[in-house]
Amino acid sequence: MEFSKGHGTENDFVILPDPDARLDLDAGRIAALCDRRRGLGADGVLRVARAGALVSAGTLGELPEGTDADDWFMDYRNGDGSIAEMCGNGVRVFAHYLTAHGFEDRREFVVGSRAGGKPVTVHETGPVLGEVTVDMGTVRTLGESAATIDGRVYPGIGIDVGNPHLACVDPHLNDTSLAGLDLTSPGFDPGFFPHGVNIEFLTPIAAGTVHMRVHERGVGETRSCGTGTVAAAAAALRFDGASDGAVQVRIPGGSVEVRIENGRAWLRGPSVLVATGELDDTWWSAPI
Ligand SMILES: N[C@@H](CCC[C@H](N)C(=O)O)C(=O)O
Repeated sequence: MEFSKGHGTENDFVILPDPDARLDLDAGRIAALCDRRRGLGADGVLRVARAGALVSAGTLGELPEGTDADDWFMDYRNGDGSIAEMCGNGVRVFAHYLTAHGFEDRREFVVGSRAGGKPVTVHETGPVLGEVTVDMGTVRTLGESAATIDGRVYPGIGIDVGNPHLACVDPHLNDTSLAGLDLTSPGFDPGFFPHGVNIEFLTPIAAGTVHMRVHERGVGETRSCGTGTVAAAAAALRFDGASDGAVQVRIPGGSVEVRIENGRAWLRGPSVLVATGELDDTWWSAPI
């Protein structure tokens, strides 16, 4: 069974080409595959399937808004095996993979996700390096909430980018003090976020740039989160009393550009394809 491995600003994924949606992606198998000791190791899995095939297989109840049956669908799974609606770094890596591996000839097309169809523009697509812009769609503010670390409260804004985020802008943080935070298990209000939440901690905007770290639902701390960078940019603009603008978001794994206009966001950044190989069928049928 073929796999590829790639990352977007070091948010890493195992990519499983499965156009006809034949694979059984149960949570235990995904968790084993993403385990950095038992399996290949990754923050998540991107299954490459036609949207229509996923509906026929019963994985999707219906085609999400803005997605046609023939569109390629990013069937995203978190490293713990849970399903998430959207993955911004994942869409960039997915679009790069499609064009670099001959699944897609066009440079502008729609990638299906559970949060709807996401139009992409592939600026560069080499065997290793890619550069992709994703139209992330609507950024919805959910209201004020807070995260806690070691009893300290970080006020933040709930933001829906297809998946849920709590973006905490702290004027006392700089890139050095941010690096010192313990993001092993930040607290949040489960009443506000009943399905869990991705939590971003960030500096205010200075010279058009914010520094951010993230704890992802279903994964733990990652070196980048694309939807999280969009939530962070929206929260940082709001902190400055603005709603539109372009923000460079620096994360431990690199840097991406987020543009927000009239409540809609675009995410531009790199993708790296690292390897292609074969998974052992015996291991995949019963991971040990
Ligand atoms: N890393 C992703 C987000 C993946 C999903 C997230 N962990 C969730 O459960 O919502 C990104 O780049 O956006």
